[in-house]
Amino acid sequence: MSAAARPGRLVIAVDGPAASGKGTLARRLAAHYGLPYLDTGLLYRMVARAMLDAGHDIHDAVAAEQVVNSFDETAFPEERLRGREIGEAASVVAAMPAVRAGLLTRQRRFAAQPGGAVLDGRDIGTVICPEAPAKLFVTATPEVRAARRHKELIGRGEAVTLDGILADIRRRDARDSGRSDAPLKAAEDAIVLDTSALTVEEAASAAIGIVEGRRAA
Ligand SMILES: Nc1ncnc2c1ncn2[C@@H]1O[C@H](COP(=O)(O)OP(=O)(O)OP(=O)(O)O)[C@@H](O)[C@H]1O
Ligand SMILES: Nc1ccn([C@@H]2O[C@H](COP(=O)(O)O)[C@@H](O)[C@H]2O)c(=O)n1
Repeated sequence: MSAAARPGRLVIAVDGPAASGKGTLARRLAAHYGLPYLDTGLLYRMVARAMLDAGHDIHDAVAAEQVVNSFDETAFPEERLRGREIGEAASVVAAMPAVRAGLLTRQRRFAAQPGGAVLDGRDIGTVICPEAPAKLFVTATPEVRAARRHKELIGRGEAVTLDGILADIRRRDARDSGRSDAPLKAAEDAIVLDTSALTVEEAASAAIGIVEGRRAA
């Protein structure tokens, strides 16, 4: 029996496209159930940050393979990972099979903690924790996601336009969904939660309801 399916444990897989609100919901779920939480997008962002800091071309797959097997997870304050440029660069390295392979074990190890865990990303329900009992696929329209991300980045002091963010989101969606290795998609047994018209509170309560439904099943 896999660690994700072991009785008494709860592994919650939260996937979805950029700025859909999956991180917000994953953190709420982790707090609600008292579980540790991993934002797996940060791992891809760290690889991208380390590539750029070392002066590598972000498309250099040979350099990316070296970086993913040697980078120091503690070396990057979160504010150096959250910018617009790093989100874009992360989705480039995330399409490289060697990068995905290099990050697989630490994600599975995190999910294998005794009481379980909440992980969010693009392939948690399909590849990292396919046997997780509770899987959510969080979506929102590109326009709503762009508006949310625009507000967030403006709040961080970045000089961005709504049109520019919408174009980024569409490009990232296409790259993340179109790659051959672990593309962004809902697992067959995931429940889709469209947050376009929901407040954070409404979405969090719907997410908890979904998990409760799965636990009772
Ligand atoms: N239901 C909601 N209503 C309004 N704003 C929301 C909602 N959910 C999330 N947000 C806001 O939208 C922004 C993006 O949310 P969040 O970071 O959770 O998305 P994400 O899917 O984890 O993004 P990424 O993939 O880029 O990490 C944040 O500023 C968050 O506060
Ligand atoms: N499980 C994952 C998580 C992330 N990615 C890639 O990283 C990019 C940045 O992720 P955010 O969640 O921080 O936006 C994202 O666009 C994906 O390309 C991934 O492939 N798998």
